[in-house]
Amino acid sequence: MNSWWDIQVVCDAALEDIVFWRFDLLGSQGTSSQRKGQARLIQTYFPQQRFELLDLAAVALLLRQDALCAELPLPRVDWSLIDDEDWSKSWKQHWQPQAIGDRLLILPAWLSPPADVDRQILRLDPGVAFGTGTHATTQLCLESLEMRLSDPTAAPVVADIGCGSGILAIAALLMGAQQVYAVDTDDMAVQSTRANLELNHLDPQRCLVTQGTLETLTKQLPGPVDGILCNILAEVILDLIPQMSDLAKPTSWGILSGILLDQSKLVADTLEQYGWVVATLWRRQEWCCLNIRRT
Ligand SMILES: C[S@@+](CC[C@H](N)C(=O)[O-])C[C@H]1O[C@@H](n2cnc3c(N)ncnc32)[C@H](O)[C@@H]1O
Repeated sequence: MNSWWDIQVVCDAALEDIVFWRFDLLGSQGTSSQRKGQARLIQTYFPQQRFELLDLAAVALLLRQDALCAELPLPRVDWSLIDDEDWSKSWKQHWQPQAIGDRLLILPAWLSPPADVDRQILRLDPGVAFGTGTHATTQLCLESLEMRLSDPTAAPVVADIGCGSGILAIAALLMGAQQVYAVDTDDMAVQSTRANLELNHLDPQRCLVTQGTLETLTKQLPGPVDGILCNILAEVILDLIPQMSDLAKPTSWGILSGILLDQSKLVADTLEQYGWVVATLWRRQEWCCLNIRRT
């Protein structure tokens, strides 16, 4: 059975944003916060197989340093291991349906659709893969995708690099993509994307999911794609940019996120070197999303 770290931070309300930011950076799928007297109790979960005790101790140390720098009281950071069953109960209590953009509603797999909903429902059970729609970078990608896919006759072929739970690939199909090719280096993400395609009653032939990275995709693709989705950290995107041209045609577009605002210039400059131009930059919290096209 898988186990999870249940991480709880009790801190001054003024430290809350920083705690959320630190957890986001670590790849948290969702962080909750509630009042605890005058303070805040912030809680998140991470799969045990990805985090050593030492990593958690380092995060606790960073949070204490953050508090010191901001001249705030030191936070109390506790963690404990819980098993899969307890995790899904706790997690499921926190995760609610979420409307994103004008067209989508992300619906946790275990909930019934709300009555009279006039949005396209994307059902999701992320398991341990990243991508519940609660993260700013996923939301920015989904909103950009909605704008990109506003023409119902376009029916583009799309590549999703780092598909996680499959949330972007599935959204692309629901909003009119003809075909998606998805890859992720993590086998759990591949399994999760396949399961979520089924959950949304989508033909698995419309989204081919493979374990690997951009290179794997390039070998597999019959030709260039119309659109590229890639929500991974900037460091990884910078490595992938040179090979992204192999997937592109003169009219291709891309939606890239997982980039911190202060990394956006470096990413934009690198894109320019490889024949891309940043058409728009959308931001949420400290994250940004670059909408790019070929020059
Ligand atoms: C931030 S998650 C994004 C998940 C989902 N696409 C979303 O937008 O919510 C990034 C995903 O990229 C995967 N990944 C990391 N490096 C990668 C690489 N070089 N090639 C392909 N996938 C990668 C991770 O395993 C993870 O599932």
